[in-house]
Amino acid sequence: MAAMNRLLKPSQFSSSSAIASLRRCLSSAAASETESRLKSRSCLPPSADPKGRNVQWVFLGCPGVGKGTYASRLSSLLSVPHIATGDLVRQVLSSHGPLSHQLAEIGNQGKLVSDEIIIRLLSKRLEAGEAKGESGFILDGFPRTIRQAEILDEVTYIDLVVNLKLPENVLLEKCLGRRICSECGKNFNVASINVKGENGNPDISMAPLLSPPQCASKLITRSDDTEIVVKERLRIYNEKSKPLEEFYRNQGKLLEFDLPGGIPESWPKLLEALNLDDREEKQSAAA
Ligand SMILES: Nc1ncnc2c1ncn2[C@@H]1O[C@H](COP(=O)(O)OP(=O)(O)O)[C@@H](O)[C@H]1O
Repeated sequence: MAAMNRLLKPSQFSSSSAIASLRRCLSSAAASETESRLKSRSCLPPSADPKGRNVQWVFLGCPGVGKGTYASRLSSLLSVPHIATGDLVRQVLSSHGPLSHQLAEIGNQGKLVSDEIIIRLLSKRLEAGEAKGESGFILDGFPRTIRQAEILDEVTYIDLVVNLKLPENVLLEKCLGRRICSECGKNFNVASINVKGENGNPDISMAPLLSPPQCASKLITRSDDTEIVVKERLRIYNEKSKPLEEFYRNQGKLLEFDLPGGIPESWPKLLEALNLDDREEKQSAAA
């Protein structure tokens, strides 16, 4: 804890209390191992239970790449919460509380919410999870800027960062085809994607991910999944979030993963890349 206090420089951030609450939520598991593991920089290939605790992973990737889909599947497999900051923002929006108006305006322009607000939302979510006995996490959508990554490093230890990748024209089609069930919250996709690979890259095909009949009449489109806003989100991703790849590559934590297609092709390959293929087999056998 003392080591983390030394690392924190609240003056660099508009609200030191937002960082303090994030630190409170995340302090327990990893504080003591932060410095030694940062020095060793030898985190790949990943372990599903580093030092006997639950994983603390981050998913990076452009809008529409499928961070939510794969992070959510892995969270079930590893019994850790999948925490998507975009979902936290959407919960605020649907609450119609005092913050929702401000966030709606930012979201509809494809812009990022301030670090202070996003860290407060994340802290609140972690606190609620802790009260329910959750430990470990797969973060999706956080960090999204170098400053957020620095704050995260100041308060806890991240074991692994998975960077999901797809060509930009596929991402646009995927975002425009995305549909969400307004009742159960599950994501589907009506796009049927067939994109020729360029510069020696393989072709990419993805079948639509259709909803079951009980969701069909309740499908909605995210208000930020319009062509103009998706293009702006991609631009902002490249400007603000892409530098995170180098940040985590330098820490030896980045696992790059080019999605070969839809879920049926990509999921087994992702498990293989994460050394988790035998874990899924064991769970399926036990089920
Ligand atoms: N870490 C973050 N920092 C700032 N804003 C965020 C963050 N996470 C989510 N948001 C806000 O929530 C919106 C939706 O996030 P998300 O569902 O992760 O979108 P995407 O599909 O673009 O990855 C973002 O466009 C942004 O306005």
